Amino acid sequence: MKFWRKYHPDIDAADPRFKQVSLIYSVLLIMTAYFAIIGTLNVTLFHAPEIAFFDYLGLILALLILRYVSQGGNFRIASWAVIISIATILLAFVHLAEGRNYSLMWVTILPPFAFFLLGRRDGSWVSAIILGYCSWYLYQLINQQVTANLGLGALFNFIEVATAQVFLFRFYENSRQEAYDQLQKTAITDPLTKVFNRLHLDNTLNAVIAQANRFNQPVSVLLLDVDHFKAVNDKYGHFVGDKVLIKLCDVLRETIRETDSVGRWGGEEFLIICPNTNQQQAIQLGQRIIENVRAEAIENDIHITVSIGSATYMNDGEDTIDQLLLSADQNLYRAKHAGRNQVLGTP
Ligand SMILES: Nc1nc2c(ncn2[C@@H]2O[C@H](COP(=O)(O)OP(=O)(O)OP(=O)(O)O)[C@@H](O)[C@H]2O)c(=O)[nH]1
Repeated sequence: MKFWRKYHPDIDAADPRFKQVSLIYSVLLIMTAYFAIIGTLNVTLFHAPEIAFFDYLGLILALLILRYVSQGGNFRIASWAVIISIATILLAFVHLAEGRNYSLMWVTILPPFAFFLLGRRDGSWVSAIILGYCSWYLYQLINQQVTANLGLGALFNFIEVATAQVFLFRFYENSRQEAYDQLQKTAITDPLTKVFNRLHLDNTLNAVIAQANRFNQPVSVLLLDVDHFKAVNDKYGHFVGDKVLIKLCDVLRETIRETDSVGRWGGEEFLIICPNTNQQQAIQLGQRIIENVRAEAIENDIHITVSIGSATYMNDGEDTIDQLLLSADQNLYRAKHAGRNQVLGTP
């Protein structure tokens, strides 16, 4: 149980913001503990009150941002506030120490925070600006000969480490993002046909109906079933049957609009969700699908036909999603019994 969840009960583990929020709170807690401890050590043990001043400044900033997010503040603003606070404190430290006491090494902790909290694009340019500025500042210090240790060697090493950091974190963030996108795609895709799976169809239908209620628009669904598919399997084998389903989905994807969604409802049944589409338009789409499927030699001269049941949600206060799907199923049943290879809507 994460302690912050009591401030954000609406964000559960399935929410895409979950990790980011978790990270913001972790960073803020680490900042709070770190600045409190180091500030106290700087006052008591190291007798460096001028550096302790910045530690306590960091502590106050961390507590203020914590208060802001826990009271429902915007997470993107909070992320930026964390990065700006860390960058300001680091730069103040580097200036105060005039590049001495390994202060420049501390600047290299900025890129991981910037990439994790701001993402690949903003993380890249924020890191590049701060590290670029520090390289320029280090060059000034060398010119002023502040200490004998700060020579061109130090400058080149700093630039090399800074550049490697930005590139490595960018690379890491790219691969992480790609893996995440891939995972997201797999979670909503039917592995055989690559159209949406049933889980995603359920979510899409809920979202489309919510939108339709808001804008008072109709929504149509088409439930499609391959005719005599068992015979295809029996005659050509299951492997060819699979290929037929894959090719059928290509035809469906090419036939529907970009705003429509097609997914596998189960076995050889597919559901097409058409936002802002009335019954007449849905029947027209069904007829177009039937034509295109019939015209296409699906696999090695195998031709198939499909039957379709269509139903339309009208937002008249009586329909529910379950009733919509039930009507589509009943109309599909009627289409099968009326001789297959046709689309039927609610009479
Ligand atoms: N190859 C293959 N076959 C599948 C898949 N999913 C379901 N099937 C087959 O689809 C067939 C469906 O058969 P039935 O429900 O009897 O329907 P049908 O033969 O299409 O007849 P009608 O629907 O009445 O026109 C069964 O043989 C299932 O094994 C799949 O992923 N791949």
